[in-house]
Amino acid sequence: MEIFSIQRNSEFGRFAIACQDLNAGEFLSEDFPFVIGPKASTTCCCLECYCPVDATSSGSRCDDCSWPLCHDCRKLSERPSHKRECEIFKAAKCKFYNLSVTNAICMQLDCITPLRVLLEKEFNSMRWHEEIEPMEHHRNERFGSPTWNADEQNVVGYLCGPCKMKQRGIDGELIQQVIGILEVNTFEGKTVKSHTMRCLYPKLSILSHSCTPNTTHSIHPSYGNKFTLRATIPIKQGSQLYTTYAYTLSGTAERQQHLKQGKFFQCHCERCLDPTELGTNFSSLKCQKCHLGYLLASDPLNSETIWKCNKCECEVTTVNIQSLLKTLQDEINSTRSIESLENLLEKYKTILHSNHFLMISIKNLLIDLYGHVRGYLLSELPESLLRRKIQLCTEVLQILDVFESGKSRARGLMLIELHQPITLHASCQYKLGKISNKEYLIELEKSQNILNESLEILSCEDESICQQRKLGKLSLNQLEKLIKDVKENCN
Ligand SMILES: C[S@@+](CC[C@H](N)C(=O)[O-])C[C@H]1O[C@@H](n2cnc3c(N)ncnc32)[C@H](O)[C@@H]1O
Repeated sequence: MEIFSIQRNSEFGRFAIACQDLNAGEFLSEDFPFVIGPKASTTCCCLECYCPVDATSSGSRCDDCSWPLCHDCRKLSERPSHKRECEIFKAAKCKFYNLSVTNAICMQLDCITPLRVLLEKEFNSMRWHEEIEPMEHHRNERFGSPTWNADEQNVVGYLCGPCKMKQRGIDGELIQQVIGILEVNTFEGKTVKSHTMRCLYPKLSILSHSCTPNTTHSIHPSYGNKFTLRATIPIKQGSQLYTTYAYTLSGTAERQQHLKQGKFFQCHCERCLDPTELGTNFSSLKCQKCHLGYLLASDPLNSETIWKCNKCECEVTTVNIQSLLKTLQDEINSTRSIESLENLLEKYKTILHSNHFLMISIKNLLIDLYGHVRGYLLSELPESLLRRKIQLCTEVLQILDVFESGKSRARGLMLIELHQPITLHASCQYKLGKISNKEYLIELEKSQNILNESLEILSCEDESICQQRKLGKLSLNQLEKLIKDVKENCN
């Protein structure tokens, strides 16, 4: 029996519906990509492994066609990704034009992924007709836009002209359709060496977007870039399956802008419609007039909405709110040290809700620093800073529990971060005689449960790109040994 069926309506186009009740963590689907390729507007990269390659004449190139290939991939006898376009470029004598700067955006590479789709279409026409051709590409919304016009010159003109694709029956309309399909449907993946690329998965891209998704997917570079899709929370039969196309830890205005610009629709999910973002106050600012209430967007879907205080009559325009947030964001971007980030958190308390997305972004930055940088390695942290890390992880987890609840990767990664300071804090307290053997054991078992939950969530991740999974397994061995020793001491 199928786990989900595909339906269609005027709001979503095609979408996926659960055919049965699903449990959190349940496997839903897997498949290999139709193509993988460089992202649009990328800097110069190897056309086989996507590592950065110098765009100037000093850069490494394919000996056959002159397009970018790194030193290692040049030596390979098989280049499965680059092979077909290499033959096209070689036959048509289409050379890569070196740039004058090493890492500028390399527009020439914008034709590569569309060309790969067009060549795979010739090779695998059945899959093209059944799975790729029906994909949403928003022709009407894209037609005549600056991006459409740039692609018309840069990609359509190049493939139909110098690359002689017209002779293979490929016209501008088809190329624009492919560009649109890629823009609307690709997912970002990482190679085993963590280089970024885009992947086209017809089955995965049927899922609609929600800002509180109920599924999560993993891409496995060690297994031919296969994706696997799982439920993160229990899903009732007949409910829609959702992934997310936006960063869930961004505010409504930013998510809406991203979805409008990149995917050509307005999201009407419960979170977007609610000015408090499901009670989290993720976009709320402190009212500077009454200092008691919070400013909330009166119409979150309107980019020019008025922000109103929920306690007094104060009103602020979106322009003013955005300008303030930009100043704060710039300040955060230029702040690196733990001390300065902690100072920003303190300073912004009077301006933003403690759950505001900028506050959460600072907390996330601090979580990445405490325990991971010199002078603040976990073994060096005093009790107070171990407690601080526990507090930061707990606060971010409370937000993730609303936006990405259940067995989501984001929760899995945060749980890994949380278990370590809990273990070390308990050890510190035990060594100082502040807690008994029994209390120590309770804390260690709490940490073990957190780690087990995290490892269960991350068990679906490819270990080659999920370092945390590897480290978590090591940590579990140590923790189990410690628990055994403490239990023996208790007896
Ligand atoms: C990756 S495709 C999803 C599959 C698509 N519905 C189809 O028929 O091929 C993304 C497109 O689906 C539609 N879509 C996805 N989620 C949506 C949502 N929450 N609200 C409205 N439209 C949505 C939009 O047209 C969007 O550009």
